[in-house]
Amino acid sequence: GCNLQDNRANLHPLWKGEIDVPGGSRQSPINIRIRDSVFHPQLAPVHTQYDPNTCLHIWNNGYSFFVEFDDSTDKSIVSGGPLENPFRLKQFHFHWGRNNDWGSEHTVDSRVFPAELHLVHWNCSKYRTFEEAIMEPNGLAVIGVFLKIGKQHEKLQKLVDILPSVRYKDALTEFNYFDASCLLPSCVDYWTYSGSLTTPPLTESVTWIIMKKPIEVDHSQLAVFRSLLFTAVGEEEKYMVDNFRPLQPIMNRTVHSSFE
Ligand SMILES: NS(=O)(=O)c1cc(F)cc(F)c1
Ligand SMILES: [Zn+2]
Repeated sequence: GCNLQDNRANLHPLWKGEIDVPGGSRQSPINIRIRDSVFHPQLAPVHTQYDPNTCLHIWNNGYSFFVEFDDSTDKSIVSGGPLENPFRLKQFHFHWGRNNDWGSEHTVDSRVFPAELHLVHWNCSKYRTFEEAIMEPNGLAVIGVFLKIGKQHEKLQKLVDILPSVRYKDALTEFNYFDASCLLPSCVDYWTYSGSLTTPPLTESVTWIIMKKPIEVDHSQLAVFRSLLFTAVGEEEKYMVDNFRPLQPIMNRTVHSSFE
């Protein structure tokens, strides 16, 4: 929100601290206004090459669940689109609501989706580790995919079935052989803009690539997401829902589109 806003309003129920980074000029998420986006004919399709054998495990980090990949080689990478070189897949995770009326982080012409997938990659040509890359201006590339309620997503079901094993914060379970490209929509069209992580440390290190078309999941699949807990074993149980950051000001940014 704007700086004049009472800073109590910026305290997010989930986080103790401020959520508007003072002085942040490229924070995420944002509302994508289709009319204001600029078509860039040179923006090629984004190309993912994911090796299903690089999938390692799933863990509940107390804010979302992360499916993590072995990023010690270039076996799972994204390239093309707005990216000058390949980026390595580190993890993917989701954000969702307590019901199907909201849950996504980005919005399109103020339309909210029930959930949003983030495939997180880091710039292995310029940095040595993910942890280093998240602190750098062009360290990360995150592909965002909206989820809408429709038919069951058959490939996602393998992941949904194992979620009860990571119900509690800090739980981790082995998960291998998963092809993350099955979570991408068939349509290659996307928007891209310069932004930030949407969770602490909120660093302004992300080239966002937001796919225009959502993927479909059925309501029972999302219901399993909502059965996860923010809380650890022994703590008073709090359902993991509404784990999205509020919209941030666009400031002096242009969203580019790969399509007319
Ligand atoms: N939500 S996000 O994609 O900006 C993100 C990226 C990341 F590398 C770690 C996180 F915890 C969250
Ligand atoms: Zn995210």
